[in-house]
Amino acid sequence: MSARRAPASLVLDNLTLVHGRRAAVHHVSGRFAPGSLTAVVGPNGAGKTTLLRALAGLHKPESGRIAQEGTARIALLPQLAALDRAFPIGCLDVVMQGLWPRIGAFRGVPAGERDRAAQALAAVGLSGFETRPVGSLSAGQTQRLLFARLLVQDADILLLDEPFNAVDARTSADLLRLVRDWHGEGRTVVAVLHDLDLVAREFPETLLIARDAIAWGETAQALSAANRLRARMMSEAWAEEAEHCHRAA
Ligand SMILES: Nc1ncnc2c1ncn2[C@@H]1O[C@H](COP(=O)(O)OP(=O)(O)OP(=O)(O)O)[C@@H](O)[C@H]1O
Repeated sequence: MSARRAPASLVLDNLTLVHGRRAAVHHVSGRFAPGSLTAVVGPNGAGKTTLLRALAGLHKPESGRIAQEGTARIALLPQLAALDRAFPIGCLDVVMQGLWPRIGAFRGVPAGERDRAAQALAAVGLSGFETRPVGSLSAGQTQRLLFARLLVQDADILLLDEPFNAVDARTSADLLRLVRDWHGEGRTVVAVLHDLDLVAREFPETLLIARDAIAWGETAQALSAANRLRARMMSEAWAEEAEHCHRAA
């Protein structure tokens, strides 16, 4: 894939995201800098997936805004469970879905693009899987497949929702190598993660969120014991049924 990168950053300006009347993300401001590699961490229900979907343009802000500096292609790796594995579709066709934003969903796929999709499958260790139905793949193979779909999107900003969830150590290591490559190529990468050791080892920047942003910056500082305690307390302070902008007393 190409090495040139457009400067691609995302700026959050007092961003609030809701489901119904409940705030999932609450008045968050900050910036994912061009070429940055950021982990988004926080307790269950902290708003991480909702934030990623909003960054991908799939969830409209209730208030505040998300601004892009420059024009950038954005691609989202959804959680593994989001893929309909019961749908009868082959692996190469799943990878070619990544071409849809550029060539359209109902057009014939040019031979060169088909080759690129096959190369992406090979790059994630799935050579020979072209016609295999997705329902026949293991969790780790399915995650590799979703990474292949990301590869063909050739995006400037990559949003990864729990990319190493439910995969074994070897698959994690292979996929992590791809993430490092993307970072090395100057792409902007944002990943929702639960493994704090992995975050500390591999991600220079961290956004710690518990509906509110608790900390956003250099990972060791963002994940200090005090900040992690604040995140836990903040998440416990929000009643699940609390309305937009109201915390439990
Ligand atoms: N489609 C939805 N409808 C209603 N509420 C939702 C919906 N999706 C998420 N929520 C609620 O919004 C809040 C944030 O959810 P979100 O999935 O963004 O959290 P998360 O940090 O990704 O959680 P986890 O770590 O458990 O995956 C939670 O209280 C959740 O119950």
